[in-house]
Amino acid sequence: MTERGRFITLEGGEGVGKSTNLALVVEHLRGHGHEVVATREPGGTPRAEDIRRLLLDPVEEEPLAPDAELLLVFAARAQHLARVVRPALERGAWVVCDRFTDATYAYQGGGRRIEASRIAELEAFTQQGLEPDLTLLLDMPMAAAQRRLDERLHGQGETRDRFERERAEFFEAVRQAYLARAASAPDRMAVIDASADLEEVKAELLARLDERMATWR
Ligand SMILES: Nc1ncnc2c1ncn2[C@@H]1O[C@H](COP(=O)(O)OP(=O)(O)OP(=O)(O)O)[C@@H](O)[C@H]1O
Ligand SMILES: Cc1cn([C@H]2C[C@H](O)[C@@H](COP(=O)(O)O)O2)c(=O)[nH]c1=O
Repeated sequence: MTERGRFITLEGGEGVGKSTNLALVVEHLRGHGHEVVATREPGGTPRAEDIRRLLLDPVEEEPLAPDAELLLVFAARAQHLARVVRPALERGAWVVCDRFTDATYAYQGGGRRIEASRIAELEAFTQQGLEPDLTLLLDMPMAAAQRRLDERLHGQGETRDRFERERAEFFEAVRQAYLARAASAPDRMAVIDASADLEEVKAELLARLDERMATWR
């Protein structure tokens, strides 16, 4: 019987370096000979990417209600799990995902103040016990991450999406909710100082990854 693949997630606030470092994790795992599926949430399938567009579009005439936002996040997740994540894990591939349910606890829980128990109900219904084997949480003060994000958006001529337009207090609440999650799940989540130089962040990230992989052998 094929051994189930591993499920690794990258988390953190806006502009902390998730996409940059996801590429590194993927390359590292491929170097170890694993089939790796790199994906993201919300999104990761054409339908789930449609939902992502709804979530990120800053339509000012009709603000999205927090409960609608939460349900859309889980609708996208259900589709992504059914079409991409579960099939990959079952055939033995490793899945590396840019954000997952810790983001829901951070953004919808911390940022929008939805009760964690309500998020947990949807999590149980949607995931049926599936959770990441390892979560790498990139953490840094939000003001510095915002500067990085601004530089990237400016460089690429992009505008801010619906979440990126939030206030500083929202991002601080998101950060604190992430750190609280990490403190409550130290066996699964590793906190990485993302404010360091990229080379240092990469070294720390790979050290944590290798440390955890050694326990899976
Ligand atoms: N350690 C670092 N030091 C300096 N700049 C960095 C570092 N890590 C990433 N960057 C730069 O910061 C910007 C944001 O990084 P990136 O897009 O990877 O963040 P992200 O967390 O994926 O953002 P988003 O929240 O939009 O998904 C990019 O321009 C990237 O090159
Ligand atoms: C999975 C997930 C994501 N979000 C938010 C967080 C981000 O602002 C966007 C995704 O864009 P990015 O390119 O990854 O920064 O979606 C959320 O609010 N809840 C979630 O569960």
